[in-house]
Amino acid sequence: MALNGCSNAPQLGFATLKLANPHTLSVDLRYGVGKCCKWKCCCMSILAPRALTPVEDEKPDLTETESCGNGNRLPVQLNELKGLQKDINLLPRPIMANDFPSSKDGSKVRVAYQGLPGAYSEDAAFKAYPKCKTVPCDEFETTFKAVELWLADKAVLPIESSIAGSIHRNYDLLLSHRLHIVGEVKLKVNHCLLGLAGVRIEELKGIVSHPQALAQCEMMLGDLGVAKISAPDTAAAAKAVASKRIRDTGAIASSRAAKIYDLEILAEGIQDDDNDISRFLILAREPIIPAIDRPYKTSIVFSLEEGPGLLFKALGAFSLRNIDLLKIESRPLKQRPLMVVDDSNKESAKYFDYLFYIDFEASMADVRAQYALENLQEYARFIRVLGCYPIDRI
Ligand SMILES: O=C(O)C(=O)C[C@]1(C(=O)O)C=C[C@@H](O)C=C1
Repeated sequence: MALNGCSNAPQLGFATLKLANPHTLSVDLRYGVGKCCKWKCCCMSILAPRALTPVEDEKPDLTETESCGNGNRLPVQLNELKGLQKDINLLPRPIMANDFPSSKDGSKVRVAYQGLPGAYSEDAAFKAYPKCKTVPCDEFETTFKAVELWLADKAVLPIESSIAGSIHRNYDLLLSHRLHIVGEVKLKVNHCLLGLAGVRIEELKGIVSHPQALAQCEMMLGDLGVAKISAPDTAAAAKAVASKRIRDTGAIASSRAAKIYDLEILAEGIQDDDNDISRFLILAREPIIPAIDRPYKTSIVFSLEEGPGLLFKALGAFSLRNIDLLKIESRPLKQRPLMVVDDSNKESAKYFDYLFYIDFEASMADVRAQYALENLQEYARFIRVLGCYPIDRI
């Protein structure tokens, strides 16, 4: 990517393409966000995400790549220690040219997701990259780290459900890490009630699943009057029922999880709404170069200066250019609560500044989007473009 014009760009990790002529770039080092003086002159600018909190430099971890790639880095053998004959076949094999992710069919792409095999996030990974190698992770944050440390090439992150709403934790993680959104996947969720073979629904006293899945099946859970038990993901719930052989507990998970963990499907399509769609984001170390060949979406996050009607004016930047806003989400800007002391000298956070996350329907290659961000900049304390990517129409 050609860095041109904005002199502060390299150390801030800006990805700025083809600036028409030299511009000044004002930079907020705390947030790693720059403001170019002339957005409208830029053919295209993408502000690369930088963390609010410092993150370590991206460096390929060759030891890890090597051990992952080979899969045969074995512990030191006893006979080696004793100086006996070595098995030369156990030495690491060199990394081969075709070990690297292939852009042709995606068969070598490693996609990190939170959960165990059979989780919906893994379904989303397969929808985006049908031949990928999925990499299960214990937590959402681990999926970010797996990509940052080159243990995976992409991460798949659930961000919202059409029934249960946004997953706030993941909005926060988008900001505290530096990955770029390079795609989205909308997945139709079809929850199943799973149990051990031969168990009847009436025997169930509890149902275990991911909190989002429990929230999506509230009506059925209310009808059954069972206890809700939360699990880290739907596949972990299925695994717990299967491995602990618990007869009076069912799991809410997918039919794929039923197959993987050898459970019986006691009921299918148990979500409150037939049209239960979960939206996932695909994250990568590098942004994709936006185009206008198909419908694109841009995700940004910003905070506003203080003053009346500023949110109204900020949103006006998009409506003035006929840009459709697809989603708005606000999160407290945790570093800046206004502390107020009460009569007993107790300090408490009274007012908060907010971060606004907005998805709008336009590509950053579209001048309307560039003008809108230039306009928004007048009211914003900081802006970060989280990614610009093709819209998944399902
Ligand atoms: O638990 C899983 O299987 C997940 O992939 C997570 C998740 C979520 O966090 O929203 C994804 C989709 C379903 O709606 C329920 C749970």
